Amino acid sequence: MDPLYIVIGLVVVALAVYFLFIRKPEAPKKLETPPEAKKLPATKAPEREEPAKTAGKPAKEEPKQAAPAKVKPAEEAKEAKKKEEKKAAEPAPAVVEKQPEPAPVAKEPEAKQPEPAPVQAPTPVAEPAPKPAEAPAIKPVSIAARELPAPSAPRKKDVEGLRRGLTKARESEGFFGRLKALFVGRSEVDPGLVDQIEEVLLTSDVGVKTTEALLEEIRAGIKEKKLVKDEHVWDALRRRARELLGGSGGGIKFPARPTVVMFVGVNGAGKTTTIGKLATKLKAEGRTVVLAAGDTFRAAAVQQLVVWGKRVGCEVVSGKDGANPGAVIYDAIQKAAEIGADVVLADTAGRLHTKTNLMDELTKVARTIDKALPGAPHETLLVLDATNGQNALQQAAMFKEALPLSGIVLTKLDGTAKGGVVLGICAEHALPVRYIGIGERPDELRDFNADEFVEALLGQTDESTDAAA
Ligand SMILES: Nc1nc2c(ncn2[C@@H]2O[C@H](COP(=O)(O)OP(=O)(O)OP(=O)(O)O)[C@@H](O)[C@H]2O)c(=O)[nH]1
Repeated sequence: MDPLYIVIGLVVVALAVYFLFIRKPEAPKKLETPPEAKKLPATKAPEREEPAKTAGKPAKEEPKQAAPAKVKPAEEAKEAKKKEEKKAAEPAPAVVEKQPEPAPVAKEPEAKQPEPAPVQAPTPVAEPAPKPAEAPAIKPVSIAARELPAPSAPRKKDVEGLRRGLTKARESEGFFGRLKALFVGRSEVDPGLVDQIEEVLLTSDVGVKTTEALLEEIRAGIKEKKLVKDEHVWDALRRRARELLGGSGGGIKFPARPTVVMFVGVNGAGKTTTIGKLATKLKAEGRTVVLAAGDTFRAAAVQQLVVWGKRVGCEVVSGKDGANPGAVIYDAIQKAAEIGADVVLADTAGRLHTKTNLMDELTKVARTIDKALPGAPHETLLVLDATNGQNALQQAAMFKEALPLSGIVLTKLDGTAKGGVVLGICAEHALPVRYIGIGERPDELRDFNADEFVEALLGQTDESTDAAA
């Protein structure tokens, strides 16, 4: 064969092969690329779904990426190329977007971390809480001045009620009865009248000094013929008595809140009973009272106060037997400050005024009270048993040496025929009488009023009583 024919034949075969086999497969090759694109999003989809579930948005992105798959049927090379380019570009940002997406998931716990912080914050605040609890034990109670309750209405005079309490002193054998007897059946002043009055005063516990103070003016008046009638002498005696008692009068004042009142005195003088009666009275006036059972020596005294507290309806602060009385009263002041009480009535154990160590103890108690509330006690009242007579005058002298007394409570005036001790204490010790006890009942404690007292003790007739009232 001619070689030329062989070459031509090969060319034809080659062309035939090209058109039949090589050229046709090109199209399918171009169409096969989209499935690769399908595979890409398919593998990446799970990565999006995870954040999609957390973010809630990517669910819509899936169909968008699936859409290009539906465009494949176009089978045009150009479109396929464009899609390939787009898809080639798409995966890149998709990966970039996906990577930061998990980040917010990681950030969430970070955002939660600050939450426990405020929870931890209160704990350090709660820890130092015990400190303020300790502080009051060291620092004095600081109580801002607050509005005090309005003072109770002025008390009406009750000379008759008081006179009933002084019955013994007004009987024929009593102070008033014996004085009155000196004037019966006389109209002109007898020169021996003053000596007779003097005897009655001295034997009625008025005391030597006070008797002199009472009679000095009367003696001069009789001598100078200014007092010529018995009634003039009687009037002069009562007026002088009022003058000697003049500094006395009225119950306690309330300079602070709480006002702290400390009661001192010998055994059995009537401290606890007086506290109970006074609590009754103050409660009735609308004041809030706290009782401090500072008589830690006698267990029965604590019990006695607890009973009074229940009866009156007020707080009683007590300690164990033998507890430090100062500590008990300290606690009572704290309690009063806590509940906004108006007054603390503090009991103390009875003690012989001659026992120096016991008197020193009282001084310490008073110092502790001042630590609890600077300026307290606002009142230190000496409770005296009127039946103790002249001994009460000695007690007043000794207690006054140990403590800055602010007043007297004279108890059991109903139990004495003398009653003149009030005059003696006021004149000799310059101590005001705050209250007098004229019986054991809660209402038998009276604010002391000099005019009323003189009228009840030395008033001659019922007419004079009415006039005084
Ligand atoms: N008749 C009468 N008795 C009173 C009066 N005041 C108190 N008493 C009585 O006196 C007694 C002694 O009273 P207390 O209050 O226990 O005396 P205290 O000073 O607290 O006694 P100590 O705790 O031992 O220091 C009791 O029986 C009281 O009832 C009063 O004004 N008149």
